[in-house]
Amino acid sequence: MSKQRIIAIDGPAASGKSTVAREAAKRLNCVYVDSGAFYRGVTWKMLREGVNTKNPLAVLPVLLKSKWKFEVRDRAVFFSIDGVEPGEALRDKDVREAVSDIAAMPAVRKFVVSNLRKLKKLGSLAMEGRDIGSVVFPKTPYKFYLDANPEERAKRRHAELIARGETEKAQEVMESLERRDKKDSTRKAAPLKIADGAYVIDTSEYDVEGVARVLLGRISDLEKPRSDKMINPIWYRIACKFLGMGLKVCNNIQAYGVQNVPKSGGVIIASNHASYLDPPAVGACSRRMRMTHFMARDTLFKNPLMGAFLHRVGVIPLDRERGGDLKAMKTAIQLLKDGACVALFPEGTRSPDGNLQPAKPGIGFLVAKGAAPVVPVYVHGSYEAWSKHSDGFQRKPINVIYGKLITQEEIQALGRGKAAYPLIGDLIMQRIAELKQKFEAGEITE
Ligand SMILES: Nc1ncnc2c1ncn2[C@@H]1O[C@H](COP(=O)(O)OP(=O)(O)O)[C@@H](O)[C@H]1O
Ligand SMILES: Nc1ccn([C@@H]2O[C@H](COP(=O)(O)OP(=O)(O)O)[C@@H](O)[C@H]2O)c(=O)n1
Repeated sequence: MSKQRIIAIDGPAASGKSTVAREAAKRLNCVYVDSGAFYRGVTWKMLREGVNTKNPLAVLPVLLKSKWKFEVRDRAVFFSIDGVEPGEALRDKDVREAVSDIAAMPAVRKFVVSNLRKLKKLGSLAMEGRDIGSVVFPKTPYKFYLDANPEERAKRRHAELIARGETEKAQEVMESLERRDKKDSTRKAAPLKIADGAYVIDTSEYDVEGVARVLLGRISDLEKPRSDKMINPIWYRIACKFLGMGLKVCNNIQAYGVQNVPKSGGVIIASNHASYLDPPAVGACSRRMRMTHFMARDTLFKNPLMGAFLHRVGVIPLDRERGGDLKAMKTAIQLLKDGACVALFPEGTRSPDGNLQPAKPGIGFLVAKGAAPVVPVYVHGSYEAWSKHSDGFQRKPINVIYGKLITQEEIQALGRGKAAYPLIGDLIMQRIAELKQKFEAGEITE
């Protein structure tokens, strides 16, 4: 039997979720689950019973009394409520207009999420909705977030409604989608968001086949042997132990907030850089949570012994002469997509005076394309211990402070494409500066 896959596809209305989820189900032999249909089902039932769909106290008793039966036909889940299958009525206008209010009710969500999770017993699933990757199956590695610009989505939904014989105007459809998107992404309970680790696909750029190809390609990439294997764990452990002990004895190194580094999934650790001691300091402290790939200038690999060591501990060689080294960037992006942890120094090179420098433009590109959250880190004291201009190593204390995760959602809120890259770099440096300020004010104690 092939392994069980739970493919989670989220996104706003008419972004193409059901189309691609059906396609994935067909090609990968999964059961297709339209979770929106469950919320529509609850709404349909309430409208049938004449229940006020804005009043949770009226909805809950009717929902709890209703009997739901599930069955799989043509590789998709269907349900009946109290013996009636709602079918196409789920797409009716009254249901469409009321569903976001119903879906915002925590008790309804609890009911639906619990039923969705039970479907795991059916085997592999391609499930689409708003919170599949963030709430229903947060542990699945196969998370996708589909999006498309609002005009394109409204155009698609309008064409669909016209084909069903409805008479809504394009403008009305657009407004209805906007209303629903707003409710779905601002509600308190499980709002629509990009789940951490989700792979974002802008479907306005592709036809259906194109989206399916990207999605299936991503699944197949995830199933390739992990590039994490670039790290030899024994070498890594020995190097961290050795360097960590050295830093403890000589610099009394202390770490704060290391638990902010998630134990799994693609993540970037972004630290300030003032000394050669920063990579070993960050590597040794982060080791408690996970192994980390650093990026280092390729000239360090020239010495064969050093080169062999750096390769074994998973360091990515970076050609600093060539502005943005695309090969190194691609390696780092692939590692992030494979769920690895990549550490980098947004300032590019060591600070000449110990002060924070602006981020290099490449960092924004890497963060945007790697689609991973970022842990900001402030290393304090490494400049005093071994700066660019000092004669050598000093036994000064070093502290490594890990800040709260900058989520993909915050990053996406800065916009898309090239214009967002410098903003991403600025945001990261701002978070590092806040950590510096808090640490220096004595506000960070554990
Ligand atoms: N990539 C695409 N290009 C063009 N039309 C698409 C694409 N993906 C989906 N559609 C069409 O857009 C409409 C909405 O797609 P659907 O999969 O139902 O969206 P969702 O499930 O996100 O609401 C459907 O009529 C579908 O055929
Ligand atoms: N996992 C989900 C799926 C849908 N929903 C809600 O159900 C509504 C209908 O979902 P749907 O997937 O059928 O809608 P479309 O994207 O097909 O227009 C959404 O607007 C959400 O309010 C949700 O809250 N969580």
